Amino acid sequence: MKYKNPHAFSHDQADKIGILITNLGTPDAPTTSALRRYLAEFLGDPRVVEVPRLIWKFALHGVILRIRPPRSAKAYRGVWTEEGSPLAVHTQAQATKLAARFAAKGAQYVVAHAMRYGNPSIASVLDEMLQQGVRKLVVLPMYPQYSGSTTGSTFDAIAADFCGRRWLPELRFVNQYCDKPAYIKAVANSIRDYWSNHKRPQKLLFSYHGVPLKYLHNGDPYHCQCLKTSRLIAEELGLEGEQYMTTFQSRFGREPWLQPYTDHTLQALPKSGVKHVQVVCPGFPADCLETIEEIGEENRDYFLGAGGKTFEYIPALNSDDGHIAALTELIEEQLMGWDVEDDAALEQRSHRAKSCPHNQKS
Ligand SMILES: C=CC1=C(C)c2cc3[nH]c(cc4nc(cc5[nH]c(cc1n2)c(C)c5CCC(=O)O)C(CCC(=O)O)=C4C)c(C)c3C=C
Ligand SMILES: [Fe+2]
Ligand SMILES: [Fe+2]
Repeated sequence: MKYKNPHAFSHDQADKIGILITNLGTPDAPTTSALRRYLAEFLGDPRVVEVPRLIWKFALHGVILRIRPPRSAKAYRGVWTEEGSPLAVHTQAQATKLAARFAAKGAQYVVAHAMRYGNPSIASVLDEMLQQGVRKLVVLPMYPQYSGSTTGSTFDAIAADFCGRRWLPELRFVNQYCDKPAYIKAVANSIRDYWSNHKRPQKLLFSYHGVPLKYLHNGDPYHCQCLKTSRLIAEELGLEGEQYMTTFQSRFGREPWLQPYTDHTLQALPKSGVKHVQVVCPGFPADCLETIEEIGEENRDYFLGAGGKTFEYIPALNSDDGHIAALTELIEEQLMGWDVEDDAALEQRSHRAKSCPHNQKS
């Protein structure tokens, strides 16, 4: 059969509203073979690495996937928990808490989470949601700032799945939420909470995952959206320009990426008299390898090694209630105008359809 879900439609199944949160994805285990599988899918995505395909195929499979997986597996082993990879654990917890919020509003909501790379895959989760009767779908990629390499790629995966389906649901796709007041306030509140137990730093660093500089020059709005998020959080906190800074982390490969680089900045700050920094990562709604290990360990060592005295990482929002409330607000905005059938309307629909050949066939 060319198109999936041949039995998706039934006259007596209520239309449901699906809420799908997605994140990047993470390996299934902190092992070389799991890392090889994960990195092959991730780095094989043309949205992520924009290098001519044939050249990249040789570099990826001939060199990178031989060298990187054991090194990355070691880094993942350092952050792995009893429940699994932090990114998977936090994303699952976010979905569970969101599901509880929407369950309180009515039985018509189906909340799920999926990963762009690895498991649970977007295709498998969409399959389950549509089988459960989801006819209206909100997709919230958990990237506050839009980049083609992340949000754009998530859209590709949804679209690729839809290409194989006969009956598509209505779709609303969150493009970005870099300046949404609920999100800005949630991050600012988490920083204020941190300050209620810790001294304020000399400098607050907003560190975002980088992308190659050429993506910015080719039209990707990510850089500007990161700067906007930092400015709005700083305004919310009443910070002056010299009290905070925006930097970019997690370089991959040799070409220039967005600057200033987080690691270079942290190595330089002590020499300019800044001995106490706090780092917050507003582009990561969930703690993961890149925040726990790269910021919390590697960059801490750079700063302290260069003469810094106090380095503190302010955790991601994860599944804190303030974050879940902000996400709920974002999703509710998307749901506007989407009414759901009550039991009486469903009964009528089912009754009217008695003579439908579709019913007589089944
Ligand atoms: C805003 C989020 C992210 C952007 C933008 C992004 C771009 C990007 N990433 C790579 C390469 C790697 N990233 C890796 C890990 C990783 N990246 C993000 C988010 C963004 N990436 C997250 C949340 C994570 C952590 C996942 C986890 O399991 O915890 C890795 C894997 C780690 C490793 O092997 O070192 C790579 C590789 C590129 C090339 C890119 C933009 C083009
Ligand atoms: Fe990344
Ligand atoms: Fe910019």
